[in-house]
Amino acid sequence: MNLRFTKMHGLGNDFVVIDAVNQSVALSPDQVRWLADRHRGIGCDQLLLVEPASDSAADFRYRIYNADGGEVEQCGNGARCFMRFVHDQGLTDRRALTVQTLGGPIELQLEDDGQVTVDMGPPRLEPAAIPFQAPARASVYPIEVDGQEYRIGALSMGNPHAVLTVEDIERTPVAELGPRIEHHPRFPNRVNVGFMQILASNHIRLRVHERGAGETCACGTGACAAVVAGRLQGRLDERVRVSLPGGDLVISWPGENASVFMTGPAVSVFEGTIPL
Ligand SMILES: N[C@@H](CCC[C@H](N)C(=O)O)C(=O)O
Repeated sequence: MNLRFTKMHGLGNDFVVIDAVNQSVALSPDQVRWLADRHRGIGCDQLLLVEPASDSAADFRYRIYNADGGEVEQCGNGARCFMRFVHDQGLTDRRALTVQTLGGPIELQLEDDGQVTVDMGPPRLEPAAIPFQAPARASVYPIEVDGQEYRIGALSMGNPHAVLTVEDIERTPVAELGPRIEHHPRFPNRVNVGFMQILASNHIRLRVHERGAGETCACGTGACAAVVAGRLQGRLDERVRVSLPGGDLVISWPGENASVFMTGPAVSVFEGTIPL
C-alpha cells in the first residue's frame, strides 16, 4: 500500500503524522524504525497515529511511537501537531477537543493565533506511578550513576521524566549522562531526562534527552515536567517561559492536583506518500 503522511514539527521536535481514520494502518516496530530513519526513511523523533476514538467521551485517539519503534504514553509537542493536523485534514472543525492517549485523556484548544494550548492533566508524583524505585515521594531524590551521586526530580506527565538542575546548560554532558539515566535500573520503563538551568523564577532553559529518541530540539512533556519539578522545589512561579533549543513554550501549573497547561506552536512542513 501507499501510506499517506504529513511531516510536522513543534519547535523542531519532528513527527511523521498518519491519518488512521481514513487509512487502515498497522505498523510493526521495524516499520516505525524505518519510517523514522533519517537516512533510509522519512525521518522523525516520533511517529503519530490519528485514530477514531474508542471511548465515547473522546473525539479521537492519538498514538505515539518513538523513533526506536516503541509505543509510548504521551507527547506534548505531538499533541499540538495533532490539533493542527486534524484541522488541516478536515477531520474536524472543532477548536476544543478531548483526545485519548495511552497516558490518559488530554484536552486541546486551538487558539486564534494558531498556537495550541494543551491541558496535559495533573502530574503523577508518587514513585510507583512514574514508575521509579524510591521508598517514598520526595521533591528531590539522590541517584547514583557510575559511582557519582546526582539529585533529580522525578514525575510522570503520562510518561516518565527525571529532571536535573544544572548551572550551565551549554556545558552539561547531555549525550553522556542522558542515556545513563534513561536506562538506570531505578526506572523500570526507562525515563526521559531533562536538564534545567533556572534563569529566573519565571524563565528556565531546558535540554531533554528523550527516551527512545535521544536529545531533541524540544520536548513538551519535558517542559511540563521541569516546571512541576522546579515548583515542587520552591524555585519557580506558576507561569514559566521554557526556552528549549528549538524555541519557547509557556507552561503553567497552579500546584498539587491541578492540570499542567502548555501553549506553543505546531507547524506542518510537507505531505507525501511512501510505499509500505
Ligand atoms: N517529544 C515528546 C515526548 C515523546 C515521548 C518520549 N520520548 C517518551 O518516550 O516518553 C514531547 O514533546 O513530549
